[in-house]
Amino acid sequence: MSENTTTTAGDAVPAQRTATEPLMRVEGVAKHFPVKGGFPIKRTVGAVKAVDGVTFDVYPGESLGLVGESGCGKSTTGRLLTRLLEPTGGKITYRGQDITHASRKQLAPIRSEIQMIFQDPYASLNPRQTVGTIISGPMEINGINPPGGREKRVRELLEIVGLNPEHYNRFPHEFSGGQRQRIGVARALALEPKLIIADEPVSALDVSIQAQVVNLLQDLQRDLGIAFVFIAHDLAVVRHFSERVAVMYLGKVMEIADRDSLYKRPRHPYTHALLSAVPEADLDAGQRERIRLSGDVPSPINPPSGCRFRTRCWKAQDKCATEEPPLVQLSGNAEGHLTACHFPEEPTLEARDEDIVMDPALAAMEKDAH
Ligand SMILES: Nc1ncnc2c1ncn2[C@@H]1O[C@H](COP(=O)(O)OP(=O)(O)OP(=O)(O)O)[C@@H](O)[C@H]1O
Repeated sequence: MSENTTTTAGDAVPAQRTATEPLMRVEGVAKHFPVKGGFPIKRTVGAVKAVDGVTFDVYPGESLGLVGESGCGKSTTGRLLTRLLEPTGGKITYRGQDITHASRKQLAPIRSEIQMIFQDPYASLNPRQTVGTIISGPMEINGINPPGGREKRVRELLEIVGLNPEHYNRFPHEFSGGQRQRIGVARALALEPKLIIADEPVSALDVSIQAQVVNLLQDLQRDLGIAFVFIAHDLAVVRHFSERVAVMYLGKVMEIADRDSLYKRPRHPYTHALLSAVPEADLDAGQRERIRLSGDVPSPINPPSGCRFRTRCWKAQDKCATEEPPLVQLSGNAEGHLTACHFPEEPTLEARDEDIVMDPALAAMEKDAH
């Protein structure tokens, strides 16, 4: 039962966005890390296919969530978008400019526009520098002198991220984890970016603090019109923050859709499984059966043929081993809702909210927002 398809990944555009040019286009992008072996002379004996042909667009001011289990290539994708890594295949275009293999010099003018926020706020802040020096660093490197001076701007930025401007001269260790992540956010904002890649920005923080930092990022995205690519393994956090969500598995995008379509009418079995993933303790008798993903993600050095998810998929058939399913719009799906599956789940019209186990702090925050 293969479905009719109407659209391909290159057209991954929800209806309301068709008039807008993407800020960034990611087309078939790959990153293969060489694996060295042999003695005494080390040779390349294989490759870790960390990212293996991903395609999506990022629109100005939007928030796109990138989710998937550990090791599926989310961080590598983030580093490719910021060009901290150079792709081994595909094409990345930023505001119409091909930056796939751009040199440092060619990247210089756009470096300031694409910033990254990292998971571990402590590791990414120099412990010997004051907060003032850390946040003004990017301005100094880029020779930017804001009106009123850099110190004034740093104090403004501290205020924007909810920190006391008087703490300009303090050191990172004097702040809590959540405050340190706010310092990282202020540093990312220093150059007035158009795109921020946030790589698991809250997963190292206490649950109660996570909600506050997610809230801050959401305010920034709305108020400053910054586009966000929010990387997380937690679908609950992404649901709160992202207007569109891409689900990755073993270096590929399995499904991408606007938030409502993805959470309420997921078509890819893997998306279903992620939505059903709940802690064992919550599985009461009488609750409807939840999908349990068994086994580990296979090695990206030697991914399964055909569909990469097939070795863990309850719907897999022979075709799944021989033919890689393209990422396409299945009949019945909303525009921009693309799925890579030969035997997709039926679209369900039932709300699947019960599948999403939210942290109480996030759930309360969502309730307030509605
Ligand atoms: N520099 C590298 N050299 C070799 N392999 C790498 C390198 N960086 C990442 N990998 C491998 O690529 C795969 C994808 O890693 P990546 O960190 O992008 O995944 P992820 O989805 O972000 O996982 P996590 O949530 O654990 O960070 C993993 O198997 C990882 O071991």
